Amino acid sequence: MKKQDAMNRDWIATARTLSHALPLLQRYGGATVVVKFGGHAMGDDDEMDSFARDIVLMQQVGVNPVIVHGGGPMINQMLERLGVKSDFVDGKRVTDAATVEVVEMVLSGRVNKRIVQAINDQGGKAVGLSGKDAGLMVCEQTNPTLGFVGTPTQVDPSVLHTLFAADTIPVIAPLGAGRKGETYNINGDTAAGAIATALKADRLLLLTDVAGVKDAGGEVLTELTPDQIRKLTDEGVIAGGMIPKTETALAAIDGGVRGVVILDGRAPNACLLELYTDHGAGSLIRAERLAT
Ligand SMILES: Nc1ncnc2c1ncn2[C@@H]1O[C@H](COP(=O)(O)OP(=O)(O)O)[C@@H](O)[C@H]1O
Ligand SMILES: CC(=O)N[C@@H](CCC(=O)OP(=O)(O)O)C(=O)O
Repeated sequence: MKKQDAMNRDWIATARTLSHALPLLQRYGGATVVVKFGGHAMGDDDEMDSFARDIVLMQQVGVNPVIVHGGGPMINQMLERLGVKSDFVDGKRVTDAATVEVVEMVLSGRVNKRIVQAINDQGGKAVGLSGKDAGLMVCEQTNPTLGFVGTPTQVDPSVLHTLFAADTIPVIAPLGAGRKGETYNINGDTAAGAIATALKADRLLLLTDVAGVKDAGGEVLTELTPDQIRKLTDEGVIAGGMIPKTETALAAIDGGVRGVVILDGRAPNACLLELYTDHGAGSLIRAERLAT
């Protein structure tokens, strides 16, 4: 009898939690949220499942989630196995013809399909594609010294609207086509920013392996202005892989995205914590701040 009472109490508490969650869950109803899932943020299978569950939950409560993934560490592993050396300049991989083939194989193949499978396993409906599909991202060469690294110059998000209408979650590998049919390697953050801008997304979440943008003392800055970003970059405090993230955040805000958050994707339920609690997470860069 006592055991039954305890069980009933648990169920009542669960029902109360669900009921209290309603106004929070309605917060992003109808919103478009682009999530950049960086290679360093992807953990083991349990962490991947937890990420996928959050994404499916977001969709169940009326968000249109779009996943744009990275996979830098997985590309590094494969290049090492093949004995190909790889260099980075300001967080972007110098990409020759042989490297771009490996980049496409790893991103569109293993990494993309792992995320698609994880979402489908949680009861969602995900479709994997790259920026080369349906004219999603047409690129120009970023800088001749980087080789086949592309900057998206034309983004056509119509295929994403078709997928939203079919309750399908797009999972996008950061590759683009050039005007002559060549393949370009796009930094994952840059790709996510371009897609968020084309969709005029309500939120762009850049999931990485640090709690946010840190100052010279190593403290996470919970909110950042463009001036602060420029200063920290000039001082070398924002460096390496953080440069494309902050550059992306500024460009996205400028392009009409309402808010960008750089946060730790390995933290449990990172996306839910950011969107659905007042706790928030990571470093927020907002349009309102740009106006000042
Ligand atoms: N000011 C900074 N604050 C936080 N991280 C920084 C900063 N400057 C450089 N970084 C580095 O940027 C890394 C995140 O970029 P990156 O490794 O490319 O991540 P991802 O693979 O998730 O895209 C962090 O792990 C950190 O080492
Ligand atoms: C041009 C460029 O640097 N492209 C990246 C694409 C993958 C990526 O961005 O992965 P993360 O998000 O995990 O870093 C690369 O080749 O590593």
